Amino acid sequence: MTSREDCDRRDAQDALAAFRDEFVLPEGVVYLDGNSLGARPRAAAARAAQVVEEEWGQDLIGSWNTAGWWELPGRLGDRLAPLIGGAPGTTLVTDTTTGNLFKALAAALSIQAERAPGRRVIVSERDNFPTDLYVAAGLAELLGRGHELRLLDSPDALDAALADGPAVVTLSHVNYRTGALWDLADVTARVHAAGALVVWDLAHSVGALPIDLTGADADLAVGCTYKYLNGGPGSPAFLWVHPRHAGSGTSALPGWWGHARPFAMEPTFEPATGVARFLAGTQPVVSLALVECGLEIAARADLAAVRAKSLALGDLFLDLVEQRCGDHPLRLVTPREHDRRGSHLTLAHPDAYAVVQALIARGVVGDYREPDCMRFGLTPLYLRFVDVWDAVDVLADVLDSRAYAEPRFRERSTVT
Ligand SMILES: Cc1ncc(COP(=O)(O)O)c(C=O)c1O
Ligand SMILES: Nc1ccccc1C(=O)C[C@H](N)C(=O)O
Repeated sequence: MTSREDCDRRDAQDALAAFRDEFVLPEGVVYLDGNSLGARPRAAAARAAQVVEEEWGQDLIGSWNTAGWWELPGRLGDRLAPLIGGAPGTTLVTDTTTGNLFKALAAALSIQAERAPGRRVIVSERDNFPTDLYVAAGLAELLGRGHELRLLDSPDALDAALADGPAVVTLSHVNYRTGALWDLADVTARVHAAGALVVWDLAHSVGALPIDLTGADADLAVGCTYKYLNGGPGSPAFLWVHPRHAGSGTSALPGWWGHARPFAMEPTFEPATGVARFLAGTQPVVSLALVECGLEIAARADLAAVRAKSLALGDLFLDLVEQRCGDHPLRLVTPREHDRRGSHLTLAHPDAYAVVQALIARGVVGDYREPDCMRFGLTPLYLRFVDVWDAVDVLADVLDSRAYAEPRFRERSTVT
């Protein structure tokens, strides 16, 4: 059986170990929820003070020009682009994932309306993150042209859906609940062979594993910066468009920031060239500025090493759970194969919610997702092998002692 000392030794040899110091982590906490809200980069506090006290406080309106506020979405987009295999000028950091998905899907449908007007089906997965499904269904209704959403009940159903000639396929690269990973290049090629376009949601994969949207020849993508990119709570999301679509695809939310000449203040919308057309309105500058702190760290981390460590942490977690919690009714929801899982692991348990609360009370922070899922996020930049050992140690004790049976652990909070 793996000992805590074995884990200490692995940490001592870990090439990514030094990154942990760049984050603020509370004493006595094993944080396994960086797949929902990433930890705070140390540099973020000074950056926030600079934006609030100097740029806003002293330079006021002048900062739109002098502090580069206006250009932030594109400049940060260019910093993020290497993490997703995007070329310069193809990516914006702006708005929410939900809003960007709306714009991306609408653009993909507008491209298809010209190329293949008979195609009216949007394909997604029933188990996709709810916002993705609401956006797709809402857009289909809003367009009023007979679009419909078709949901896959398993990955095997994709080929049959493609055979029916859909307009657009939209999937999450890594599933928020199960942690299952789609093969982005393979699916993109299959979607294209079927004459459809693909819009990827990279919320649970960006920063956690290497992604090559250009190499895969994908069409559009969105994702968030507050998970593995450590941008802060509610930090703006991103939107990527393949250069071949740079001059096509209308924004469903044409705002003045996306105009070719915003300060000409013209009465009619003329889109800016490229991805900039997908800017809508004024951005949350304070929050946006902090995204740079996480991106600056990510730029120095080798994503192949991040992925290798994530898989190693995951294997350790699963081996220890098997060894130490084998007598309990736990079921691994995440595929165990490396090429089929992202960077979080999901275990089902009949009392999952209460077990998660009991773990949090002992300093092991994961989260709960309906109907019976405990999620444990693995963030290689600030998680150590000993942290995984300690987390499973506490999990085994919480299960063995039935500590989770205390009534207080059944009280539901708004955020689970
Ligand atoms: C796959 C996926 N898409 C979208 C979102 C959220 O979108 P938003 O940032 O708009 O809340 C999440 C998580 O919050 C997610 O996991
Ligand atoms: N944005 C949030 C705000 C509050 C609480 C959770 C979230 C999440 O990000 C949830 C996450 N996307 C998930 O995979 O469940």
